Amino acid sequence: MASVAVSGKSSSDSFQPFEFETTLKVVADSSTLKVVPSKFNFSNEPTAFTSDSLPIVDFSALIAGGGDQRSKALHDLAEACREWGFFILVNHGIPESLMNATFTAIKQFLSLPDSEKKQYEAKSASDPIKCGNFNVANTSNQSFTLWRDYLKLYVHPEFHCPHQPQLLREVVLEYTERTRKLASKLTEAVCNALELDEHYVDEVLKMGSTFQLFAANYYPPCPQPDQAIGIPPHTDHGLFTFLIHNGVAGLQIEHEGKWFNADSPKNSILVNAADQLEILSNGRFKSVKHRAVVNSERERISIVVANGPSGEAVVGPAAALVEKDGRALYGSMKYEEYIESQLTKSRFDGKSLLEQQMIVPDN
Ligand SMILES: O=C(O)CCC(=O)C(=O)O
Ligand SMILES: [Fe+2]
Repeated sequence: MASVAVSGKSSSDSFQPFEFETTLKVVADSSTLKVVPSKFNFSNEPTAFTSDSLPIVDFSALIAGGGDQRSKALHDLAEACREWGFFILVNHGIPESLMNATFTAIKQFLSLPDSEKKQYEAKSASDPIKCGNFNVANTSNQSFTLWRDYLKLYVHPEFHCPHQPQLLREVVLEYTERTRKLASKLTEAVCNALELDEHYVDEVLKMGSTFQLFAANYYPPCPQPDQAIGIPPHTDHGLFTFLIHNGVAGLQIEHEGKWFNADSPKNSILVNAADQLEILSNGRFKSVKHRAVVNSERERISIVVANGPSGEAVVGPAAALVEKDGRALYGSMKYEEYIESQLTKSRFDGKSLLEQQMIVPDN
């Protein structure tokens, strides 16, 4: 069990174990499938706008650049977190070969026989290794299944990963170690941009024992992309989420009330400012809603690393910002409790956990 103490209590609200007899891969591999089976039904409009102004942040300039170069990168980072809540990270130093090997390893895992994967069948939302798919409630409170299979691993502060395939363990270990360093540098940089005390990152967020989750999402081609969804609109819970994909589009982000395709160039990492960042910045940075839509042509794989503070960290708006703003716009919560609430209550229905954290002033 990872040291994030999401308790083993049963999460009856929304979490339902995966049924291996109806694995999505098997369903979708059926060449005769012309309509989406009813259990997946979720009507949606998968088209979105395309923007060529998704912000780009140069990681090498952020950490090694000289004065002006670094200030520009820092400005770009803060602006991206304020305006879009998403940005494309380039010059991040993660080798292309490692990213490719991670996709290879995930494909190997997905191709294992169900009998092998069944040992990782999710029994509780807090299992440190789990695969399958979720049933979630939609806005009208109907239950439907996502058009997605997944593998989720808690990788830090304790490392959990299936032992087979062999390659998976090696690449997940290396990829998550490297992304952890990137996330930590980005967190330092945003705290710097917010002019927070230099001890904030270590003492409040306790980044030495950062909670990190690795997830692979597999979306098979879908005969009716407007009748099913990969992941419905949601926000992520940590500080920064990193996403890479197999070159097939599908991620969309909400910006100024509209949906935009969030395509990212090969070898870049798409970074999402998540809930804890919005909270600690007292609303300056945005954890924006995003969703994964499906398509009828090609299978899509995304690899996601969610980087949080320590599970022990109590995150609320930074004191210096509350002082500046005159009031806290969000409540404080221990991060492991935040994760547990999000895992065990439907995050796609009604008010999100982030919205519940917002403090509405008395008039
Ligand atoms: O696969 C994607 O593009 C989105 C994944 C995502 O939002 C998530 O895993 O939280
Ligand atoms: Fe997400």
